[in-house]
Amino acid sequence: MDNHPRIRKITEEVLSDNWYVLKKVSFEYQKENGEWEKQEREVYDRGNGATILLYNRDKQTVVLTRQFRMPTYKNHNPSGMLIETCAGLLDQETPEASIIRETEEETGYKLTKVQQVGEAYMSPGSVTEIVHFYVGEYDETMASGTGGGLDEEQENIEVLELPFDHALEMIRTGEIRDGKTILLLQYAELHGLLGRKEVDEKERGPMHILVAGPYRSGTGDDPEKIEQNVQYMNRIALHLYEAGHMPVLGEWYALPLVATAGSAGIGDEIFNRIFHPSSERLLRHCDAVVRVGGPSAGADQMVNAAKAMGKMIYEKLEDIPKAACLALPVQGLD
Ligand SMILES: Nc1nc2c(ncn2[C@@H]2O[C@H](COP(=O)(O)OP(=O)(O)O[C@H]3O[C@H](CO)[C@@H](O)[C@H](O)[C@@H]3O)[C@@H](O)[C@H]2O)c(=O)[nH]1
Ligand SMILES: [Mg+2]
Repeated sequence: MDNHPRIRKITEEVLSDNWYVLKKVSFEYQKENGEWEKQEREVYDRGNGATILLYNRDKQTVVLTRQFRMPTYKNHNPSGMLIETCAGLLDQETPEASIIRETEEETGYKLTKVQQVGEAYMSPGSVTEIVHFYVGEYDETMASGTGGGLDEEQENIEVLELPFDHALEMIRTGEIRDGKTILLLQYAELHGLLGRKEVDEKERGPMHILVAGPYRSGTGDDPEKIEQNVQYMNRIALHLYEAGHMPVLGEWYALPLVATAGSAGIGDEIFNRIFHPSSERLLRHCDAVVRVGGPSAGADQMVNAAKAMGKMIYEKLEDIPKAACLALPVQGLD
């Protein structure tokens, strides 16, 4: 550190050595053009730190702390209270051991496994400190005490367990404005740390559902029977619509295209080029498929394609949840 090619004549003067150490460091710095320039910088050394975001996937919660921070009170924080991820300065131990000890002291959770996610200088213009960032899963079996910090350090730490979404919202509202905390919450969001929430079937919004059933199958290409098949699927589509979803039949898209392209009849080259392929394209835009009616190779093909795309498959209408957006009950549809 002392043999930096562009720094020379370093001298240090201790300005304060009370709790931590504040020094004035004087030195000469060589600029791009080769000139040496005299500089002085005050450097506050309070050691290094570690911080951790505790999260629980099942509950979709995080654990944060709230405590009085005098420096913030001196700078536009009227209550002086600050919401933060659990954090502490390193003792004579590794950052990992340190954050595990600190987590128990401050939150009461005794973790055995933590994951390091990075490290950062938090205030590099004046503070030497580097902070090691961790995330760790907690649950009630790890609760070993109430936390709150050490009495001898007069910490008075309040432990907060918050829904993850609420914590993110608190960044937007300005209720959370501590750097390490914002960084860790955003890390969790960016990396999907709390996983995708299981959507409650009852709360699901409207789905785009493809109705797949026989069109030509079993009709001997009799136009009247084909029309009956379409009418049957249309009635199911209406039922789904009334339940708050957005239904669709492959036929709604395919038939006008087939006609416009000049098809002379069912099963000709134009029909085959458009009818099934257009339904597969449509399927990509759907959330689910419902298989209705009797045997149909085309409808089965649609179900298989939907499976391969990871879409939801419904074999029975009763299994399809009503959409949460359905404000008014519609008579006769249950
Ligand atoms: N008497 C006295 N006590 C002090 C002073 N400064 C700190 N302390 C005591 O030392 C304790 C240090 O607690 P830790 O939990 O180890 O550290 P921290 O203050 O929570 O620091 C964490 O958060 C900081 C702010 O984000 C980080 O800067 C730091 O790295 C760490 O992550 C404080 O709670 C307080 O009791 C001081 O000037 N005088
Ligand atoms: Mg602390």
